[in-house]
Amino acid sequence: MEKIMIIETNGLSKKYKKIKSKGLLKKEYIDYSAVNNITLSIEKNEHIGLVGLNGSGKSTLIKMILGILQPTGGEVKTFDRDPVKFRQKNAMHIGIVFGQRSQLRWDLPPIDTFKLNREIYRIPVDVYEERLARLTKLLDAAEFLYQPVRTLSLGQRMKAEFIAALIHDPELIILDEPTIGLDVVTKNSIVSFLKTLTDKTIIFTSHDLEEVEKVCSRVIILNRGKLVLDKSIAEVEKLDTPTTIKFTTQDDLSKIQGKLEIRKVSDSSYEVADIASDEVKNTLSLITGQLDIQHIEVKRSKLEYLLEQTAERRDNFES
Ligand SMILES: Nc1ncnc2c1ncn2[C@@H]1O[C@H](COP(=O)(O)OP(=O)(O)OP(=O)(O)O)[C@@H](O)[C@H]1O
Repeated sequence: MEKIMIIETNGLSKKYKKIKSKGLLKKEYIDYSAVNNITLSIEKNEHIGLVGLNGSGKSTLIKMILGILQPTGGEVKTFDRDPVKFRQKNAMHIGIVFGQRSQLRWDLPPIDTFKLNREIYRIPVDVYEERLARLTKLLDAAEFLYQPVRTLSLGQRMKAEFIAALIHDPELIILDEPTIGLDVVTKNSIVSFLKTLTDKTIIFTSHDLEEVEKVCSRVIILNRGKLVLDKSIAEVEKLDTPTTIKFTTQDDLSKIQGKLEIRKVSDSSYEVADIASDEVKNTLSLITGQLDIQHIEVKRSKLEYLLEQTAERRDNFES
């Protein structure tokens, strides 16, 4: 089957002018590469996790894909078109949910925003009704669609944001931290919902890496504007990354000192890092067998490890 490209970038870059210092007479500027020479392709139906530390360039990249920002170098095509020139045309096929921003009308119930979107996107009434019913069911949202948005809980509002963003059945869905601040049950229901969208292309940014592993088929890591890792989640899962064990105890550590490399994190809280996968079991039994443990945590998110590793490689940085 022929591959359909939804997004293609080639050497895509965005430089901002940043104020370096304010001299007596004039400001001094330096060029700062928020996105630096990124080449990638995203195919139809891929679920991409776009990951990176704060300020690594995720939002800048998304804004160029949406045509909100003009690149300063390289090129980007969204639906095989220049996204700046064809911003309005592309918008008909894109749905966006920002965790930190709302597209719902604050004083009105969500249903009124959905109806407004029905008009904007010229959705036939029967098609609209069918989609609304399906999304409402999938997101378990029936009980609050007629309540003013300002009275909704955060979780209810986010579910309504999803319906508003998807009512025109977009091909490309951009999700920028859509689960920020949500409780674990609401998060899980949104994650399950996203997993049902197998016929959609998704770009999902989140600092919750376990969530990214659950929702996405591929992960892209940015660091200081550069693309430092692009792998399928299946490949990430296969990597043999080390584990960290964190524990809390009031005991004296002398019984296990010398056998393990233990780092004190704070009062009575310790960690053993970089444990190879075939050593995890032994290390755990040594700690739990010799000490009276109050709390123990095995940290093995492979993505978290990769993110830390790529962030430490500062040689990628160019201003
Ligand atoms: N309009 C602007 N002018 C100058 N610098 C900017 C502008 N917008 C963003 N930047 C800088 O570009 C860099 C990348 O910012 P961006 O918002 O793309 O990061 P991000 O990965 O989305 O971060 P976060 O996870 O914190 O949302 C940051 O250093 C930021 O200060």
